[in-house]
Amino acid sequence: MAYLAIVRHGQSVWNLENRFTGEVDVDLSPQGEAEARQAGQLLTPYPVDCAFTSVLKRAIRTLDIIMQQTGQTNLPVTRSAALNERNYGDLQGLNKDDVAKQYGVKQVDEWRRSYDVVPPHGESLEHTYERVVPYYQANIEPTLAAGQNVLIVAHGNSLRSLMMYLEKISPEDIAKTELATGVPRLYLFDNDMKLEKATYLSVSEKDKVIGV
Ligand SMILES: O=C(O)[C@H](O)COP(=O)(O)O
Repeated sequence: MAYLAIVRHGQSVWNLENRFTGEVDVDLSPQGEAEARQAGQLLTPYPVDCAFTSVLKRAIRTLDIIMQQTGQTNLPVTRSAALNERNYGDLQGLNKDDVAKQYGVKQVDEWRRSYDVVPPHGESLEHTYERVVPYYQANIEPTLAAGQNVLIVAHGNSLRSLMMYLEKISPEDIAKTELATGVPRLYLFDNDMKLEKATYLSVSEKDKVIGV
């Protein structure tokens, strides 16, 4: 039995400015730092044996803040570009509302949320899945299968693709699945790596340790 916690980085400065970010290495906003501290509080009842993150500073800093908050400052951490945010291609840096005005809300929604529509010169969610899930299967699943508890801090779309795999979410349903910044989602696996439970940790549940 083991658990996996996944956390999308706290709000970044470009989340705040409503700009497509993707692979651009922007930092956390002050609110993002506060969200990371809160994630750390929520995760304190769930100590882990190791952590994984992307090579982008908004995820690395979120993980650092979580580790300070939980007191697990010596945790072994593995950084991999496989966990990076999807490449948003030509959309990176542009304001999401401006792009919607230019190309239409439907087109922008397809670029952002569909499984297989590819943003210009970027990665679809399917492309993102094709790098995130093999990395997870090779490096994280065996760790969980060995009974170690794991934390992953990554990005909206790299984690949505992982959620598809873990929760068997269909390409249709993933289009309706959002992951908020800084809100941990906890997965509990049995000894055969069968998923027993998936739950968000929220402030109202902060004092309630979820049967692990
Ligand atoms: O890269 C980005 O712009 C964000 O991290 C995720 O954006 P999205 O919600 O538009 O996919």
